[in-house]
Amino acid sequence: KLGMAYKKDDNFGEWYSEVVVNSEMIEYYDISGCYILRPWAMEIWELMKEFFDAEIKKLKLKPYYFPLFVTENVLQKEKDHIEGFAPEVAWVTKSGKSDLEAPIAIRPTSETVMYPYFSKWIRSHRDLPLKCNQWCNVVRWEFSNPTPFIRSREFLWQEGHTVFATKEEADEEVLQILELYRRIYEEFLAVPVFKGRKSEMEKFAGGLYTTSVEAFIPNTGRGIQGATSHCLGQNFAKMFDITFENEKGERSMVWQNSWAYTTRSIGVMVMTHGDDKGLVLPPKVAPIQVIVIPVPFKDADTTAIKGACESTVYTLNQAGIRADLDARENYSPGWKYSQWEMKGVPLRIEIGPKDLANKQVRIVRRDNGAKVDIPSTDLVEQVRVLLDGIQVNLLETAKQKRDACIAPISTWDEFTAALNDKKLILAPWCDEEEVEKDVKARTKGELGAAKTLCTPFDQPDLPSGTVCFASGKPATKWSFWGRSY
Ligand SMILES: O=C(C[C@H]1NCCC[C@H]1O)Cn1cnc2c(c1=O)CCCC2
Ligand SMILES: [Mg+2]
Repeated sequence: KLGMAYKKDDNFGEWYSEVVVNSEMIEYYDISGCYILRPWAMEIWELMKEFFDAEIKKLKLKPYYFPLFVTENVLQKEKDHIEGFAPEVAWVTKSGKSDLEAPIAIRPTSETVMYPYFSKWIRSHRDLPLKCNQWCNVVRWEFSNPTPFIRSREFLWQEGHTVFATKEEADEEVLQILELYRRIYEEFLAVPVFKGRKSEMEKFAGGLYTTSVEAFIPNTGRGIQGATSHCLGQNFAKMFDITFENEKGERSMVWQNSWAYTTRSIGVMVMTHGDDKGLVLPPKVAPIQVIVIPVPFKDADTTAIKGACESTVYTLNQAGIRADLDARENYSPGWKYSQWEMKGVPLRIEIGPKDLANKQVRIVRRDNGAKVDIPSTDLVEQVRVLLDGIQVNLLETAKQKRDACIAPISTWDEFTAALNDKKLILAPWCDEEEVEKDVKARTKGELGAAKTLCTPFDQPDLPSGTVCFASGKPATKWSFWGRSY
């Protein structure tokens, strides 16, 4: 349990599995692709949820809960939305020994569950906008290699489903939610992301356009979709007959959005910040931000030391800092240091006889190992400064590492070289789907094909005459390409 058998840069896959288990986030389960989320993971999920739920309530989202099950004919209602995914849909076919009349699907997402009722509830413009969010689990029976948090057959998410009278309102909300996803990643998980638009081929087939926040894992050279915010246009309104009577008494179809982030975000954070001692938690999402450990010496006054530790924890908790005491008698301080480092706790406070005598505490940072002695009178102020410093340092370090992986290229040969070099490729593209398909075909292999990750909203300058790296046709945009999760 103590210490890591694998190194991040030697065997990333094994290292990752070890970190999520040794830090007590995950317990493996006897069904492939399913994992037990233990408190160290759920508390992180809940800290993010606290922020996100408060923000969407400001946007007037209302909480709903729809059934887990959806009938076959409703699920099939939207052909091209579902047919590409059909193998992933899990079905209930029996109860006890007897077969069900008709198989029932377990929700892989809730558009088809919700929208027949949106149609029923929306009559006039006064019923708009309708703003529905649910926190729940979904099931997708994926076949490619399952990975805790990153790719599992059941995961937790929030799914927002909103309905507007006009496209303008929908377009605006898509970007408001995308900004919240950026904040989740950059301000809480300290993971840098790019905001951008998915290509026609990579977007949600049932929608009009898809925006996303994209992260990147330098160790594997793979992009990873962090969260998505889709404008569905009027496609689902047509399918599910969701219309309203506008002010002029005319019948018109609504405009819709749907958006989600999932427990995958936790895995991205682990991959980004973890090191060879285990997990490294950004303070904003750390269930315990400061662990206080008594360091008793043989003839020292253990009672006084323990008392100092308890009052340190109390003072920090009173200041709203998530501090805890590890006073277990059956473990040495050294063992405790390693265990809390494995769990990624941002700060450790050691209090021994010398600290007691000098009315100080020793604080050790998890991110860079720095040790500093702080007068007990400055405790809260200094802990706050250190926690903020760790949060900033983790994001800055991750941003530098990611930016060092970005490879702007111009030609096919540069593209394939960068791909093999595990780079995040920035390439001028003609924006033709045929070309995207062609690149996929030409880069097929056991590591997976290259694909477009997104077209970043923040576009570098594109000199006129620049040609597409793959087709030689005039390039219209810079897009991020690479292998992905
Ligand atoms: O789920 C979405 C779109 C949308 N669903 C709601 C939240 C936002 C966004 O994820 C796309 N999608 C992905 N994966 C699947 C489906 C699917 O619709 C349906 C069948 C099973 C697999
Ligand atoms: Mg999928």
